[in-house]
Amino acid sequence: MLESLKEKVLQANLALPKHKLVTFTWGNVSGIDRESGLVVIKPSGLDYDEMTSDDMVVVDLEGNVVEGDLKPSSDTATHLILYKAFTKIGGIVHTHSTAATSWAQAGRSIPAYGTTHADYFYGEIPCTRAMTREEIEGKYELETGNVIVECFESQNIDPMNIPGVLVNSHAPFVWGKDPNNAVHNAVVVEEVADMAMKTLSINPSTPPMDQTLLDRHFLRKHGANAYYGQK
Ligand SMILES: O=C(CO)[C@@H](O)[C@H](O)COP(=O)(O)O
Repeated sequence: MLESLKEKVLQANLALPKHKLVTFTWGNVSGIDRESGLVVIKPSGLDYDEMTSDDMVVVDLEGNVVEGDLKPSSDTATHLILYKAFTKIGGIVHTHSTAATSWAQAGRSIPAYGTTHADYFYGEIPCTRAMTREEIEGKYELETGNVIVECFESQNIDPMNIPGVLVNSHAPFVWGKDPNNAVHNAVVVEEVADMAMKTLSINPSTPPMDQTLLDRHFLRKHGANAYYGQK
């Protein structure tokens, strides 16, 4: 089932090491078929070099495995919470890419310092709050998704205008209209995270970019009510 989506999710997963966003088996990519409500996700712990579309795992939005012999990614619960909360996204990427993960470990959101950032993110890339001990000792993967949704809902952030987040003390989760678009955005997150670090090392007092310039770049590329692929 969902053979076409499995191939798209496979190719998106294989793009992670190609873009140097992951080491070893870290990270994962999923995609959703909104018609059936089924999600295709990378199997847990499988080497990217060995991965085939037949290895992809199909789960429903409650996390039940519908098809697949391998265990779904350990981050599956987080992906599912995001698909349920952000109803226009079609693909999700999780990586431990170095620069973005450094911002997440520092508990800092990535400000928009320039037009590279503004072309993809309509403002800062937020970092979630730290999870409580109860959340960590509880259903950790579920709570990871919950703190992401809480971060966006509490700040009234449109996930289609800011297609990514830094999970405090963990790493980025990034999304898009489909798995390939999510990988593209994940590469951008890592690029702008690295640029921001270097910007601050040159001038620690660098202010966020001018709002008018941010508006011009983001809205010119995405339109006033940004939905990927739609105007
Ligand atoms: O965030 C983590 C571990 O902290 C995971 O993303 C692993 O990096 C990959 O796990 P699987 O998808 O292979 O289960």
